[in-house]
This record gives sequence, structure tokens and C-alpha cells, in this order.
Amino acid sequence: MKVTVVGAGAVGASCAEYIAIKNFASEVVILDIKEGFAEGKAMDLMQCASLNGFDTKITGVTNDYSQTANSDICVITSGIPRKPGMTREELIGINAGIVKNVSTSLLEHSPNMILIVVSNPMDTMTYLAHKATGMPKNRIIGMGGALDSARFKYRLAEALGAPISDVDGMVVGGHSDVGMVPLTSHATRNSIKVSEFLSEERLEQVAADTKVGGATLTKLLGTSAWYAPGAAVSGMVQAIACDTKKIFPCSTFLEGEYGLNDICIGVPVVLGKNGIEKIVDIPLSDAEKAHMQASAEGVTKTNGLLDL
Ligand SMILES: NC(=O)C1=CN([C@@H]2O[C@H](COP(=O)(O)OP(=O)(O)OC[C@H]3O[C@@H](n4cnc5c(N)ncnc54)[C@H](O)[C@@H]3O)[C@@H](O)[C@H]2O)C=CC1
Ligand SMILES: O=C([O-])CC(=O)C(=O)O
Repeated sequence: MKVTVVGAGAVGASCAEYIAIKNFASEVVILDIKEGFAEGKAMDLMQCASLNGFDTKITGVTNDYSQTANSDICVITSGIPRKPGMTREELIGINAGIVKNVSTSLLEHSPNMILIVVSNPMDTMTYLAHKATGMPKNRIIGMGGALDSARFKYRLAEALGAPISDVDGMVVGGHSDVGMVPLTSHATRNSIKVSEFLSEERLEQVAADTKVGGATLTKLLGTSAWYAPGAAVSGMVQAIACDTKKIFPCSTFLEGEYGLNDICIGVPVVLGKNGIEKIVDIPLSDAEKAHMQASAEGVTKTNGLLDL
């Protein structure tokens, strides 16, 4: 199993590190445009191998796509992150050109790859990768919901005073400060609905804190987060590589599901060796449906800024 990660920055390196530590891939190639940067990150990570007990071979390359040839899974994390006070959508001007170039260059050398898009604004970048490469929709997957759901579970556990392992919950919709749709009505603490434990007001606060999860960290860190994003990507890569059929909320191209068309947005999917193996249509409450519709309108508006 060969995995390529484009972008050796904060998220790319974190993702490569988690993939290596989980020890399911034979090879990880990290590619960056900055001379020597990916080589340095790869060497540093390889020097963790004996300490952390993994056998994954990690190599770094400067913009040499021939080294990525025949990758099974490719991850795009290249592009600029936001600074405090910015929205993800403001990154489109620079990141669209990068994602378009990177996705087509990857496809030239790995025609059978499954592509995971991380760069922001992620739903629009996933849509762009779809249009630029013409790949089948099951092989282009945007990462956002897996991270947003982890943040939702963190906030729920905090409010419940419960261990995170006791909590389950999912966030669908667009990966943006306003567009996320935390599915509070489906969230549980050890199979008991969280509404049995928390007031409506407290649950609204949990949802609000979840939606600004990325912005909160960006304010604290001065740039956006990387540990949980890297862990979220590595979980999706593992599900595909090991054909686990686990369900993750992912951004995927919709053709009528959830009443939406010609858009990539977060919905629950089954991940396996073929990438997105099934889109899971779950019933939403009227309020969740309205949030999903408004979220889709936001993503479509951002997609309209693309030069396709
Ligand atoms: N979807 C999600 O949930 C998340 C998305 N992100 C996004 O991921 C992206 C990366 O974030 P960070 O790693 O923090 O940024 P970073 O600045 O640490 O790393 C980005 C890397 O991309 C490289 N790069 C730029 N243009 C390139 C090109 N054409 N080819 C190859 N490499 C290129 C840069 O040299 C840099 O090393 C940002 O757009 C950020 O907003 C970040 C966290 C979560
Ligand atoms: O907040 C950002 O800009 C990066 C990101 O997508 C996240 O951490 O959720």
C-alpha cells in the first residue's frame, strides 16, 4: 500500500506521522514544492521508526511527481492555511490553483488513486478536484466531517462530564464556520440520546462551539490546527487501505442524495477499498434539513468563484 501526501506542512506531516505509527502502509511519499522541506520532514519522521515501532518507509521529494507513481491513495494538504480572523473561503484565490495543479499531476502518475482533499475551502476544493480530473466520484473524497465530528464528541464529552469513548455523534454539511450541521438529535452517550442529559440550551452551545472549532484553534495558535486534522485523514486512509467499511462523514459529489445535486458536501459514507462505497441517507429533522439546505447554498456560492 503506497500513500502520497502532498504538502509537508503542519497537516501533511501530522497525517504522514499518524499513518506511519498505525503501521498499515508499506510506503508514504511526502511531496512539497519548497526545496528540501519534504526530504527533511521524511528524514525526521523516519528517525521516529525505531522509537515508535513502525516499518513504514517514508520518503520526501521536492515537486517530483514521478516518485509518487502508482500510489493507491493520495492526500492533498498543499496550500495556505488561514490566519486568525479569516474564513476558510478567503483561501480560495491561492488554493484553487494549487489544488487544480496538484490533483492533475497526481492523476498523471497514479491513474487508479483514491484522492483525499484536505486543503481549504475543502468542499469547494473537492468539487474542483472532481471537475479538474474527471475521476469517478467514489474516488474523490473531502476530509472535514471526520474532524468536525471529533470536535463535536470532544465538546459533548466536556458538557456531559463523560469520557469521549462513551460519546458518539456526527457533523454533516459544509466544512465552514457557518455551514457545519452537528446532528445533535442523533448524538448519544452509550446509546442514550444526549438530550436525556443536557438541556436544549446546553446542546445549542455544544453545536455552536463545534462549528467554530477550527476558528477557535486558529485564534489560539496563530495558524490552523494540525494534530486532529492529521489524525482524521489517517483514519480515513486506514479505512480505505484496510477495507474496513467504517462510516465517516465525508465531502462527496451528490447526485440527488439529501435532495442536493452538483455539489460536494459532507454526508455519511462507507469507506472501503473502492473509496466511497455507499452514501448513507439518514433521516434528518426539519431543522437539520433546513441547516443542510442553507449549508449547501453557501458551498454553491463559493463554488461559483471557481474558474472551471
Ligand atoms: N479540511 C480540513 O479539515 C482541514 C484543512 N486544512 C487546510 O489544509 C491546508 C494546509 O494546512 P497546513 O498544513 O497547516 O499549512 P502549511 O502552510 O503548514 O503547509 C502547507 C504546505 O503546502 C506546501 N505547498 C504549497 N503549494 C504547493 C504546491 N503547489 N505543491 C506542493 N506543496 C505545496 C507549502 O510549501 C507548505 O509546506 C490549508 O489549506 C488548511 O486550511 C487544515 C486543517 C484541517
Ligand atoms: O480552521 C481551519 O482553517 C482549518 C480547518 O479546516 C480546521 O481545523 O477545521
